[in-house]
Amino acid sequence: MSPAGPQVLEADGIQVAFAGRQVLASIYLRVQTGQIVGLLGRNGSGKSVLLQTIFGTRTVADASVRVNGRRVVPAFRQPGLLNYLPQEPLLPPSLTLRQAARLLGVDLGAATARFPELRTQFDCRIGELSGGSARLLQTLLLLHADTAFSLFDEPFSGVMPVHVETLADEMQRLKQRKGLLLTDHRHAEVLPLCDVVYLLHHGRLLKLEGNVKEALRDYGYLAH
Ligand SMILES: Nc1ncnc2c1ncn2[C@@H]1O[C@H](COP(=O)(O)OP(=O)(O)OP(=O)(O)O)[C@@H](O)[C@H]1O
Repeated sequence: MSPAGPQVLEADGIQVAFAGRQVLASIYLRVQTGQIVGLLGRNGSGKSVLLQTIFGTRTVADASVRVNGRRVVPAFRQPGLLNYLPQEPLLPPSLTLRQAARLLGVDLGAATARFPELRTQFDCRIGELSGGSARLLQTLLLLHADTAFSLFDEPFSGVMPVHVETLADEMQRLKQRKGLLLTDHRHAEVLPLCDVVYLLHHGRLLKLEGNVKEALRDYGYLAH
């Protein structure tokens, strides 16, 4: 984290409609370095659209994305500000892990220190990895890259439970250095990780406080 104090990433005024259907209508989201912020919502509620808009790859008129009050649109152009794992694979399948790590300026040994069995795969091409291993490794590379924020769209998807637990520990450890915004339907793992939980519901972004699980049941995200 910067010696000048935490950095604050804010997004608001984001409105998105497709064919007249409002997907995002009233959004205010805040994440600061040192925090893990969870973004939950039913399928199709607009979580991916919101992450793309914050990152800046989706252009939305009047969207305000700010860091410490300064407008940063598109945010991905600001050096060292943030990186983003989309729902689909991020890195070219022909790159080896070593090449991908070098491109991102990440020490691959340090990034995988808690996952010793991944060491045998450093010279594999990303396209040769299993789906779960590729997801895990891409998440680890972005997590360890030197940015103030990381946005993760379903980082746990396809990752086996024993690695999900270790990855969650790694996120907890690395939030000392950066702010994380993540969306994933694995609520049992996500909820204990998060300092703040938002729910996207009918285009509105609700910050959940108090009994988060009960609120998630009331809004129809959790069954029990
Ligand atoms: N380019 C597009 N054109 C039309 N509709 C779109 C487009 N992109 C997204 N949508 C619609 O916007 C809505 C929100 O999609 P989004 O992918 O953000 O949902 P999500 O909350 O991430 O869902 P999931 O949990 O299933 O991943 C969906 O109804 C989707 O069909």
